[in-house]
Amino acid sequence: MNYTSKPSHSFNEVIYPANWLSLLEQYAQDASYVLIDGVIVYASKLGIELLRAKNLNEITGMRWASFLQFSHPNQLKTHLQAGASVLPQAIAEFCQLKTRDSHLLDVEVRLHSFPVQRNTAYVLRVRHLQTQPIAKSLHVRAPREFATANSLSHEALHHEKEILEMIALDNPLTQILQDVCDRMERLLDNASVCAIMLYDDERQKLKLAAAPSMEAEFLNEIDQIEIGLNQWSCGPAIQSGKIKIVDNISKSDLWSKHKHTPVRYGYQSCWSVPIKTAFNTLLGTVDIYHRALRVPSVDEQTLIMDAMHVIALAIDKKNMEHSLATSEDRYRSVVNNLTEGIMVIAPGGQILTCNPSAQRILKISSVEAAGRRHRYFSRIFREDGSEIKIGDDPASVVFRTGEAISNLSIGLQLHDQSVVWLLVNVQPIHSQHHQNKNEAVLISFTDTTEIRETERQLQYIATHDALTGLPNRHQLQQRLSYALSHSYNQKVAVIFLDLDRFKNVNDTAGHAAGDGLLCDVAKRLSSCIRATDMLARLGGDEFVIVVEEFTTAQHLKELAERILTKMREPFVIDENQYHLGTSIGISVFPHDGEDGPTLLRCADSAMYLAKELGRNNYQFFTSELMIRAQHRYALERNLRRALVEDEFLLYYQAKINLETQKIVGAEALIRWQMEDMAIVAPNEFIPFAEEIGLIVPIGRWVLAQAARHAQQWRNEYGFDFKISVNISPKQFQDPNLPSFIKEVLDDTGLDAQALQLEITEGLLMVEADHLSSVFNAIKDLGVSISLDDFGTGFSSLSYLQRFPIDNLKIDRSFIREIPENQDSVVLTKAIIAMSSALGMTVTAEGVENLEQMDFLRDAGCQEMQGFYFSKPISVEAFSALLQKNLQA
Ligand SMILES: Nc1nc2c(ncn2[C@@H]2O[C@H](COP(=O)(O)O[C@H]3[C@@H](O)[C@H](n4cnc5c(=O)[nH]c(N)nc54)O[C@@H]3COP(=O)(O)O)[C@@H](O)[C@H]2O)c(=O)[nH]1
Repeated sequence: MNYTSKPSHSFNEVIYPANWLSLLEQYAQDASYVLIDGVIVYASKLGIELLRAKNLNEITGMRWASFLQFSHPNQLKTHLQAGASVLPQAIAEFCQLKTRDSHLLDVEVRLHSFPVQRNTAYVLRVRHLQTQPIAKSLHVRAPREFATANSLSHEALHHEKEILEMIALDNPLTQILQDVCDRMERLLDNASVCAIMLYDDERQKLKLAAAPSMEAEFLNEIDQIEIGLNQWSCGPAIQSGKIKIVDNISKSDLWSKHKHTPVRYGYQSCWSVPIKTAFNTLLGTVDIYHRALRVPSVDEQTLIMDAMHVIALAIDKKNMEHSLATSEDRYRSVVNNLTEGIMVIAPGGQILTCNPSAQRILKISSVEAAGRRHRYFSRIFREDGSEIKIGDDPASVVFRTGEAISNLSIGLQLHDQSVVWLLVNVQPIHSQHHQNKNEAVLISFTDTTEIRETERQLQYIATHDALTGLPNRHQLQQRLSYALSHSYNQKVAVIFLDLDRFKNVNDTAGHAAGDGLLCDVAKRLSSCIRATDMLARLGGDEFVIVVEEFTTAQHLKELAERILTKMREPFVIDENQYHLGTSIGISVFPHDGEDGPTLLRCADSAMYLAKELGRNNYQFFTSELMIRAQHRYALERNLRRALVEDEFLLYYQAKINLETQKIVGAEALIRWQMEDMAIVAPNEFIPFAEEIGLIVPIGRWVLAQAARHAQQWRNEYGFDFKISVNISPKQFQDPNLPSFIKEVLDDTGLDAQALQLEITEGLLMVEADHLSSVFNAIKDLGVSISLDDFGTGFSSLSYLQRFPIDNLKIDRSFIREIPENQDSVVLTKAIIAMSSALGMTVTAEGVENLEQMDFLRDAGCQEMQGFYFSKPISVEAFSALLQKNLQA
């Protein structure tokens, strides 16, 4: 019979004795094959499956050896290759099986031979090692073919039991591993030494864990072994995850690098078994170094595999314990490092546990110190400050209801009486056995005290005046609207106060003095009011008092009198005395208005009336003031429209050289003409335009128009005609004034020397630093400056020295009384002499008759302006006047 090629006979052709079946029966846990002359003639169901064949026919007739992979020479190979007849004894080997679909499986093969019809038949029992469960390997032993094997098996079982006990008793791993090594060495033939190497995942190395019988020097050699080929037997074993049996170290390729070391210590062979968990995680290797050239017997292999499983169990358990401890440590460190406080409270109220942040926030030194029943605080408050009774506190509520509480803001008064504000979450912890029963509650909380304090400060800043600490406009409006909506037919009064002459103090003594004074004013006013009244500072020198709970106007009059008296006393700042007055306006709800803004406006109007009536008095809002207020409102609306609709026009009043009687220039004077209405004089709208800030755009319009007309006349008549334009103090506060003037000069082509700006003394009394820069910028352009209405204001000589004034205009009140009034005569002569001494020119205004003109010429005045020569007239009329004057 030839079995070398595909079978010429089928399974049915083979005559087999009845005991084959009983043999197969016996090894039924393993895959079984029957070979004749090395060729498969029969395979059990498991055998077909193991080779991944579809059926028996697919593998019958094939050489069994063609499925085997041998890493080293062994008996099985020798026998199968030689086709030896009856084997001297049963053979068992570890090797790899290559399946039909080319998978490599680690298997343990046991070979039995017996003669059949002149041939040698073999029964092969093959156990797939990877799929063998640990428990099975410990308890289900293959039947021992030999008496020695039976006793070895029995003893091994006993050892396993003891080691499992050590594992269960939580003995140290090193001790367990040492013990396993000891026992294995005793169970093996006493010519071997056992070492257990553990896989260091981090360093990617095998580290010696136990080798109790190993020579000390040898221990040093195997302390750390690299993973990979040529790294002893254990290196490739852990790399491949497969058993490595080296029966002759000196001749093995795996040992080519290190063979001298074991040989030096008398070790000839080495069997390395990877230690794997049930989930195939590689943990290390069990290495048996043997003093003889040999491979392990079946029972030795079983013993090593069983030991490997026990070791895996012990290491796995320790690893699990370690990772559990690590994760517990990690969890504890997270909880301990949370800035959030965490505590667990028992139903009785005692703190079961809490983290350091909870101790810090609640100022408790330890859980024990905190004691029972929330003793770490004395009182508990709601967000609005009302107290919560113990029993209604969040923890008690959660115990009672079983419902979690989230983001609750509460305040706790601690033992040192300080109050901490917390944002709290309370979670019930249910009993493991009774889901409906709360075993404890978990409270987590954030300390919001600082946030609340910051919020409180921001709220304070938003509602208070930074200088005086009084409520500001915003708070005043809120209080007023609250008072009005809760007045229940009661009166509410608004008292508007404006300091008289405060501006002088600020301008002359500086801002620091001004600030000090305002603080003193705030104190004095506060001392005049009741706790139910509110004093607020609106800004600058304006204060408002809201008065509630009064019945008659008498109450308000007395309050106003009290304030006036108090404010009349001199203020002392930096050892200087200041006398201020106060103008007070009063409006009353509901008579004067039904909302806050209206009442404030009414009180403001009344305050203006008080100022007009000589300051330092109080005025109630009246129906006349109401009409006036309505008028002002209408005027503002009309003025704004006038700018847009081009309703303004310029009149010009000639300026005459007193010597030559020729026109040398003109003053531009604004007029307002609404459609079908009479022309409105500037006195009726300029002061109001200044008050509401409209003077800036109006003034710009005047400047541009006047420059345009002046340039026309200069072009037309070819002489040094000079135009004067009135500039109000508000215009001077516009930092863009110099650049605007330059723009106008550039646009119109007017020579800067042909433009003169008329300013009033009032302007010179405001802060000097700012003024100087505007003056300088204007002077740099080449524009001249005239001081209007000279003699009526403070007329301080220091102004004339400090500011670059080119011309003085003697006020018409002096000229009017010339020559009758001697004082006016003397003063006029003095102004003319002084201006000449200071290098300024002089213009007399309001000249109405010949005597005045003659006097002025004789007194040395260069220029005059007045009705005597010409009233202010329209552009056309002035053009005609100019032509006539020049021709004369
Ligand atoms: N900021 C601005 N102020 C302006 C502007 N236009 C005018 N004004 C100021 O309005 C005030 C009144 O001006 P007006 O009604 O035009 O009166 C001027 C003359 O008509 C009047 N005047 C001139 N000569 C005489 C006279 O002989 N007798 C007499 N009774 N009145 C006379 O004087 C006013 C000019 O005064 P002044 O400016 O001081 O030279 C007035 O203060 C204007 O300044 C403007 O565009 N911007």
